[in-house]
Amino acid sequence: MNAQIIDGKAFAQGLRERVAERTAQFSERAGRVPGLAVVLVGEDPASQVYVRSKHKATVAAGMASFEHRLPAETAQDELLALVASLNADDAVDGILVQLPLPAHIDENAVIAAISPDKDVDGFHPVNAGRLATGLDGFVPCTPLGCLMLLKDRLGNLSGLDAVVIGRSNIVGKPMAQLLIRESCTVTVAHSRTRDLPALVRRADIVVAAVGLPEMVKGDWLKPGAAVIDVGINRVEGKLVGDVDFASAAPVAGAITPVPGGVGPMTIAVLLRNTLVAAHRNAGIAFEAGTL
Ligand SMILES: Nc1nc2c(c(=O)[nH]1)N[C@@H](CN(C=O)c1ccc(C(=O)N[C@@H](CCC(=O)O)C(=O)O)cc1)CN2
Ligand SMILES: [Mg+2]
Repeated sequence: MNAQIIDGKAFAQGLRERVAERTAQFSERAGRVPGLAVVLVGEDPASQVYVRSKHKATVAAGMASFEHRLPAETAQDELLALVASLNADDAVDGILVQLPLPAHIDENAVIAAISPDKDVDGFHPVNAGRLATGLDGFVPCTPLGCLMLLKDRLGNLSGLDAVVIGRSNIVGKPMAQLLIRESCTVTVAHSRTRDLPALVRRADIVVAAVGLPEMVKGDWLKPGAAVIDVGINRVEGKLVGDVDFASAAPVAGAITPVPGGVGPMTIAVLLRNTLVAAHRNAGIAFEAGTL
């Protein structure tokens, strides 16, 4: 057996095109374009690349992009003041503060300062609570992108055994919530989990989001499992995931590559969430349809 490769890059491109079509319809009806504000503090090289990509993708989708670049030594209060002004700006539907932030800034305080109704990252505790309790809210982009890829490949996920490796607020926990919502039986594993290979071997779906290069090995997998690799690790100048692709691909039924798997979905879903925010702020019903 050799796994089908899940082409996240192609899926993300399709999603971006569908968002662009729906953005044009929204703008016609609302008399204004959706707006996304992205805040970058400092000069982290990877973050600079992601913020530039977000700007280009936002403009390409027909939305307004408001980019705010602040020096690394920016005081937390200054950042909070910028967030407050974006909360009050009617041209801004979505606000995203690029993570990680410099060490002197309390990430949780900044996330909590973003209006939950502009929190297109879905990181605000109100949106985390909405997801956990089945209410409408913003869902973090990376796990929602993973779910879209899984549903596209597997269809109905009901009853499947899923293991999520990693318990971060940004990926692991929301991923687990989304899979529960799809009626999967979900186990969240982490650094203290005993006998991880035995746990993974039972899973129909494996989502690896631990940040440890090539940790998940092929002989841990149930033959035919769907494997979603969220890891982006730079090793000797090369990008690798949290899954050892070479040993996993012959065992898995489907697998995302790194790069070109989950990564591109993050920005495509961000545009989708921004379009949803614009509808809500304009009081126009959002029909999910193919989004
Ligand atoms: N506020 C946020 N901060 C961060 C998020 C986020 O969703 N919101 N996610 C990541 C970074 N990120 C977007 O911000 C992101 C990561 C990776 C990719 C991507 O397309 N990856 C490519 C490889 C790119 C490369 O060569 O480095 C891939 O996997 O194919 C897009 C966006 C942390 N911060
Ligand atoms: Mg900090």
